[in-house]
Amino acid sequence: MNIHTEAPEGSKMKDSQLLLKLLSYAKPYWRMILLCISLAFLIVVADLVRPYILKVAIDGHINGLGHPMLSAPAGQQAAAELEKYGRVTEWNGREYVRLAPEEAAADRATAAAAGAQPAQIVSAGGRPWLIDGWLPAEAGEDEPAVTVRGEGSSAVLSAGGREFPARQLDEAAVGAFRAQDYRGFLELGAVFLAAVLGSALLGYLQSNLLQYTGQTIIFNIRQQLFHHLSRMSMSYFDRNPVGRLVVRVTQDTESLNQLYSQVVVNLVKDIIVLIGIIIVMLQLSVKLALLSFAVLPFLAALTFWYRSVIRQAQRHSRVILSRLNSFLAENLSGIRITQLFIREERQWEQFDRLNTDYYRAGMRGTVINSIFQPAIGFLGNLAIALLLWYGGASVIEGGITFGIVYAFTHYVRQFFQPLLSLAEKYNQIQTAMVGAERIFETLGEKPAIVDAAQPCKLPAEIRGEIRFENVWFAYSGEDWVLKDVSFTIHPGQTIAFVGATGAGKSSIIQLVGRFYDIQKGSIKLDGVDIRQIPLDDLRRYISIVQQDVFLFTGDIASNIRLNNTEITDEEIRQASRMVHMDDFVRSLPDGYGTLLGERGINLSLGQRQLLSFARAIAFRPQILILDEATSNIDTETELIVQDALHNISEGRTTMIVAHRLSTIQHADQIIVMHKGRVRETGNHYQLLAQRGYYYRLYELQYKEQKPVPKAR
Ligand SMILES: Nc1ncnc2c1ncn2[C@@H]1O[C@H](COP(=O)(O)OP(=O)(O)OP(=O)(O)O)[C@@H](O)[C@H]1O
Repeated sequence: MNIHTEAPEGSKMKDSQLLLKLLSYAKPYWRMILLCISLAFLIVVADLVRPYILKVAIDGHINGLGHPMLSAPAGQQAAAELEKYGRVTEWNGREYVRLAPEEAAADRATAAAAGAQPAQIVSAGGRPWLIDGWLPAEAGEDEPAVTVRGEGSSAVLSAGGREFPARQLDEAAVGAFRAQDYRGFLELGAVFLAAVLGSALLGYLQSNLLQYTGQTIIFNIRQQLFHHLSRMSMSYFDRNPVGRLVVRVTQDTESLNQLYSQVVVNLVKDIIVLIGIIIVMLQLSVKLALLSFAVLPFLAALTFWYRSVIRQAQRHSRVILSRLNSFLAENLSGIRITQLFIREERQWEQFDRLNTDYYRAGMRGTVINSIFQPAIGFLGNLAIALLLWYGGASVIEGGITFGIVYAFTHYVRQFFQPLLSLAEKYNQIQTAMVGAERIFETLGEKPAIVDAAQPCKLPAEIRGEIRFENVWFAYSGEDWVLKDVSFTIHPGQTIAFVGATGAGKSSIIQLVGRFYDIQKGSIKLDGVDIRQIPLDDLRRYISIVQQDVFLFTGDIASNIRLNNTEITDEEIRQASRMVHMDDFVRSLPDGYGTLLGERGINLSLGQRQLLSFARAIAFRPQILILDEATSNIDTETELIVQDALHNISEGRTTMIVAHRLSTIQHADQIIVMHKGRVRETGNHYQLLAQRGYYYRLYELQYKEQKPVPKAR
């Protein structure tokens, strides 16, 4: 038993080609996707603003008391001028405005020009002092560098070689200067909360929109896929096991959904995050930014390594999964045979082997991921360590504020966050790409049998003449199954085919319905090559009853009607009466509404064949084909069915394949096939008279059935 039905191993389509195709499916929804990307952009802004808020809280407020200030007597022009800098603190008849560190230098000159005076709160000797002037930058706020002489409001503070008049501030005064910080904390807290809420709300909107878009795209692809598969020719299904196709329509499309709804937009979001963080970092401090980026080359190398190994591992794992799926599909549907031949142990061993292979393949991926993820985490923390080392020192030396270093640690963490989930995303992309490749391959496969460019329409009522002219046919290559076969079935005739197993009888029947196309010669219906007749029309003229009857899940009536709403309940009953199935169906608890279990296990083989007869009759075909159709019916029922057949084949061209010669004795013409060629032709008596192959067959069967004298 061939259980290995492998997925294509190598990538046939380039990733860029695949992406283009994938995008073409997303094209009708570009507005949605654009909206999602815009939402992603807003979410990123909301995410990136948070560390910045913390930085402002630390630098502007927690450490804000000592910032340089400008001061002017209250009520004067200069004081009004000051208000443009922001919050004003009134104390002791003067107005004070705090300058942000980056504003201080530029404003030293303008301040003096505007008539405002510099002022600053400095801590010395464990107490706060207000000085008239700004401490030189190099003095920092390092207490030992600052000394105070004198007490109260007439003290002098010296720092960095300069002296400043100083006044000691009491608790109430410090409270007045601090008031704006408390207000600031409240405001920043509110903004922080708004950013968090906004990000959550937008995230919710975005994820719903994405799911909706992804699901809709996949819905379309699934529909297209099923539609496409249902038009494929039999040769396609000969090559592709059902298990594989089921996986294609369900699993592979689901992995594409992941791609659309999770990966694409999130990837865009991650890229915006990375670019945003780089810009914010460079804005805050070029030195610290470059330091944080020092780990990037290692990161690139690591990602490159990961990409190459995981791709291989995943492909391998998919191939094995595909085998496992096919094995399961095949073995579960064939479980009866397995149990009958007590092959459970053997099948179990095979399953165990595949299962073990799949487990190993899965573990390989897990091991690679378990190296990659912590390694990325390590690089992220290495960047933070570098920040601590350099940033910490710079804060002490006064080059960088503590708020910036603090914000950087957040940004570095945020920078590595998308990279951490890169493994997962890469996995999803790979899975989706493999899925996409298979889906597009399937969709790209043209049905081998299609309508002619300019089909020739036959009238609704045909005569039913079938003519094979020097037909050569092979399922593949040059393994000729039919060799130069010619015969004519006149309208309304019943023609039978006999011959040894493998002689090509069923193949002839498949060819009439154009389930396969012939390689040489022609098959004509009413004088028109069947390749010129629209496929749907051709098959509408024909009903085939086969030995192996497939029942769909549903009730008996729907199994006869097969979704053809033109067939009325009465016609169904009529058809059943003709094959003597009506009584049996009526005796069932729900009559024609009786549900058939999956594959109709609650009907016997004979009953199934009767049902398939009723199906064929209800469709009122003009050509009826029976392929070993009565092999499962008992002799008594067969006689009744023969009788029914006699009635329904009246005026219809009928083709019968049968091993039991008794079934076909009354045929107008019998064609004896041998190794793909027509060996003998004639009616029962003519063929017996020829004393050829048919005669021998007849003799054999005759002896078996009735051990009495010779044939006529
Ligand atoms: N789907 C298929 N793909 C490839 N080869 C096939 C296919 N179906 C049948 N064959 C081959 O074609 C040959 C003729 O098969 P066919 O079923 O027409 O014989 P048959 O005369 O109907 O036999 P039987 O009496 O056993 O039904 C066989 O050698 C078989 O192996």
